[in-house]
Amino acid sequence: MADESQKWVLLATARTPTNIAVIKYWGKRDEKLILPVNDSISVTLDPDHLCTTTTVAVSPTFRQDRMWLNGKEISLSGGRFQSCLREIRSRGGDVEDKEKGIKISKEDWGKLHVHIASYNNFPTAAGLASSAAGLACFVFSLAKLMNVNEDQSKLSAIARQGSGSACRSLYGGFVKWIMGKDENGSDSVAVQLADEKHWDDLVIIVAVVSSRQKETSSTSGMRESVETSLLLQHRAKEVVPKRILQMEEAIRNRDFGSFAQLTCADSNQIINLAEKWNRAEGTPQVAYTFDAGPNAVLIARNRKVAGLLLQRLLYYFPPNSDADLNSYIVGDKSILQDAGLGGSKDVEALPPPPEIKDNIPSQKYRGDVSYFICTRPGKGPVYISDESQALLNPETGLPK
Ligand SMILES: Nc1ncnc2c1ncn2[C@@H]1O[C@H](COP(=O)(O)OP(=O)(O)OP(=O)(O)O)[C@@H](O)[C@H]1O
Ligand SMILES: C[C@@](O)(CCOP(=O)(O)OP(=O)(O)O)CC(=O)O
Repeated sequence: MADESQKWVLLATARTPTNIAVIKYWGKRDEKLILPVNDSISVTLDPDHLCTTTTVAVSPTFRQDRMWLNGKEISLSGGRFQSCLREIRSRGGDVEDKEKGIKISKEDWGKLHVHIASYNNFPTAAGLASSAAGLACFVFSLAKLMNVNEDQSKLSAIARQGSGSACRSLYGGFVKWIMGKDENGSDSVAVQLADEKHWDDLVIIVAVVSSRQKETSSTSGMRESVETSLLLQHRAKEVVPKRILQMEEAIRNRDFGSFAQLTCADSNQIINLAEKWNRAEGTPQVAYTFDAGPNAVLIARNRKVAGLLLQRLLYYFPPNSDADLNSYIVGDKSILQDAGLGGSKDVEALPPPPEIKDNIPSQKYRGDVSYFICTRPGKGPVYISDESQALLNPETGLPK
């Protein structure tokens, strides 16, 4: 192995998407290995709008494993980070770069320390699946650095031990996490059902109600449900297996009616806006779903419907008068233009949606939504070879 007098730093950078479950993972049968009580299905969101970027580095000069999340140093001592590090290290391969004088053999990975810098381009721990993108990127970038020669599904089983939903962020498009049967978790992996191009007219709008950290984490929320809820056992055994099959068929056939009905049925809240509109139209136009936080995720069948949806959302949830539309709608802003909404004046002039009965005055919820993110199904993780985009300095291995 390279001795400590050597000064080289080897880097790898990757970008990984978040995902939103349409058939939810809720409940574990094994807390340590993170094995779920049911299969789940998700849509990967376009990393251009929501993603994690992580740079990992190794050098003989590093004294300990260290990590910075969004610019602040955090501890890596938690069991989940440690499980992922251990699993990846044990699968590391030989690395040689003659030009830089780097020679690492696979036995060295256990002794070399790593530095990790990660950045989420969206609020962390606010119910926007930061642990999914974050832990998937952690595993994916370390696997590249350590020359791990495993297929994506093996990597998904490692990411799963960091955070359950992270295993689904190893793929783009439509992804299923198979719960598996083995006690050691080797068959609890993610598989891609279809890539993002298979059904690319879907538009996803996330209503960010609060970007503050949630009070109850998914981990403790689901632990409580497993301990106390008979309903959850019924859900896992009787309800979800049927829904998974129906959802797979709906995705295969791009059948939005069934997709919307199943997505909404699997979520734990209702929203009047979507229910009223879908009822008035006779066929579903939009699906909604919630994770553990208050943020709503709406899925429109195509761009035209997304424009109509945005008109309704802005009618009911107008921005505060001082807010600018440009920062109220982020991500794919072109849908605003499609919807004929050039500025705040157009929002103020929006008529009530036709499905509201004339005699019922409609209530507006100004300021209740912080902002909306417009996005679409997106691709899976990618490596970024351009060193100028690395989050760690290639000379010192410290955050830039
Ligand atoms: N980029 C990242 N790299 C590594 N770990 C991360 C990253 N982002 C988030 N995490 C980890 O995930 C934790 C947040 O997970 P948590 O499940 O509480 O919230 P969330 O994933 O944003 O919400 P939800 O799971 O309900 O959608 C953070 O405290 C941190 O440990
Ligand atoms: C409601 C969910 O988003 C729950 C996600 O839970 P996490 O994957 O964050 O939980 P841990 O495995 O304990 O880290 C539903 C889902 O994504 O399927």
